[in-house]
Amino acid sequence: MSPKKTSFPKQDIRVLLLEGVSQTAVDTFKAAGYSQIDYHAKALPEDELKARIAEAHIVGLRSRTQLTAEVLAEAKRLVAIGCFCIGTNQVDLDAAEVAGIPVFNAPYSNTRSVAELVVAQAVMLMRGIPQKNAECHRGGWSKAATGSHEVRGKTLGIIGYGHIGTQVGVLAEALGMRVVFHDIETKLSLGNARAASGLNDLLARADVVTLHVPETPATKNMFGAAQIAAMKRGAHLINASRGTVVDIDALAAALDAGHVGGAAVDVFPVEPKANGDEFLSPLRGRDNVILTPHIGGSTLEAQDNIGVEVAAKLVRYSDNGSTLSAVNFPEVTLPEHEGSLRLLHIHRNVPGVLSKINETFSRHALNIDGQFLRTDPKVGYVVIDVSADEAQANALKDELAAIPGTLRTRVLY
Ligand SMILES: NC(=O)C1=CN([C@@H]2O[C@H](COP(=O)(O)OP(=O)(O)OC[C@H]3O[C@@H](n4cnc5c(N)ncnc54)[C@H](O)[C@@H]3O)[C@@H](O)[C@H]2O)C=CC1
Ligand SMILES: O=C(O)CCC(=O)C(=O)O
Repeated sequence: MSPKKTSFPKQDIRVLLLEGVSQTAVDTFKAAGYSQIDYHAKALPEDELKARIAEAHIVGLRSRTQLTAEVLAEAKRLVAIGCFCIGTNQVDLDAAEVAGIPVFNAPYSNTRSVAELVVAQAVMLMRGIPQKNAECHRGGWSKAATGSHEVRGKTLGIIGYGHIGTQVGVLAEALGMRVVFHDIETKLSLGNARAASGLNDLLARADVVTLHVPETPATKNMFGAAQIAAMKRGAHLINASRGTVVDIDALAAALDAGHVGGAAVDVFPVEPKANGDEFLSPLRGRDNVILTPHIGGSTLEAQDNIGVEVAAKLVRYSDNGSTLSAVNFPEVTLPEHEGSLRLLHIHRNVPGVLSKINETFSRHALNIDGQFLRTDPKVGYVVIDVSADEAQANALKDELAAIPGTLRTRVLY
C-alpha cells in the first residue's frame, strides 16, 4: 500500500523540535514517516527562533521558548504547536488560535514526578535537612532534634487541587499528613483531604503550603506579602507551579524575618535561558531554601512519556485532522478517511462562513461522505470527507480558501 499523503508529501513537512525534548518524540515522528526533523538541545535566541519557525510546519517546545504573537507572526507555514510539558503559558494561545494553529500538551505525563518531588521536599523542610546539609558541607556538625519534625500528623495545605495537587495530597496522606486544599473550583476530595473554607483558612492551618496553580492573570503574584503573613509562623512554602505566582522578594523578606521556616522553589519569575547561564535570584545563599532549576517534571520516565504523547498528538492532527485535547481550539475527534479525501477548513467564527462553505460544495456534484463541525467563540473548524480525486479536492480547497474569514485550509489525501 502506498503511504498516505497529507496536503503535501510528508518528507516535505518540517518539524522543529526545541529544548532537548525526548528522543522518543523524534522516534514517534520518524515511525509515522516524518523525516525532516530540525532538533535543538536548547531554546533558541529570539532571532534564530523567528528564522527557523518561519520554515516549520510543526514546532515542539518545553517551558523556555516564548511563542509570543510577534514570534507567531513569522510562522506563516506553521500548522500545529506541541508543548512537551503541562504548562502552556509560554505560548500566546489566542494568537495561535486566530492564526488557525492548534496547541497540544501532555496534561498528565509529568504529574507524578512533580508530586514525588514536592512530598520529598515537605519531608526535607520539616526535618531542617537543607540547613543540616549545608552545615555539614562547611565542616560543621550539629546533631540535634531542635526544629526537626515528622510529617506524620502535620497539615499540608495545597493551593490548586488539580492533577498535581491531588496526587501530592494522596502521597502526603500515605505518610500520615492531614491534607487541606483550596481551589477556585469545587473539587472532589481524594482520601481524607478536606477543602479549606478559603485561602486564609488554609494558611492559618498548614505547616507546609504547596502551590499547584497554573499561570493565569489571576494567579500572577497571588502569593504575596499578605498571604505569606497569613501563614503560621515557621511554616514552610513550596512552589513548583510557576515563578510568577509568588512574590519572590516578599518570600525572601519573610525567610530573613524567620516568619517562613524554609522554602523549596523550583520555578522563578525569571529563569536562565540555557543551562550554564547564571541563575540570579534573591533566594540564593540561604541555607533553609531548596533551589532547583525547574526540574519538577524532569525525570526520564516523564520526559519519555511526554515525547511519545505530544508527538503522537501532532502526528494525528497532521495526518488525520483530529484536534482532540488541543488546549486552544475546537476539539474534533475524527475517524479514518479511507476512500475519501478530507478537507479541513479553519475560519473565524463569524456569520455567513458556513453557508458559503455549503454553497461551495453544492456547486460541485460530489458525494459528501462525512462532515464534522466544532466552533468556539473565536474559531470554527469544519472537516469534510468527500469522494473526489486530487484535482477536484484541490479545486475545492482553493475555493474554500477564498471564502472571507478563512484562516487555513488543508487537504488530507
Ligand atoms: N515545576 C515543574 O516542572 C512543573 C510545573 N507545572 C505547573 O503546575 C501547574 C499545575 O499543573 P496541574 O495540576 O497539572 O494543572 P491542573 O489544571 O490539573 O490544576 C490546576 C488547579 O489550579 C486551580 N486554580 C486555578 N487558578 C486558581 C486560583 N487562582 N486559586 C486556586 N486554585 C486555582 C484549578 O482550578 C485547578 O484545579 C501547571 O499549570 C504548571 O504551570 C506542571 C508540571 C511540571
Ligand atoms: O519540562 C519543562 O521544561 C517544563 C515542565 C513544566 O513546567 C510543565 O510541564 O508545565
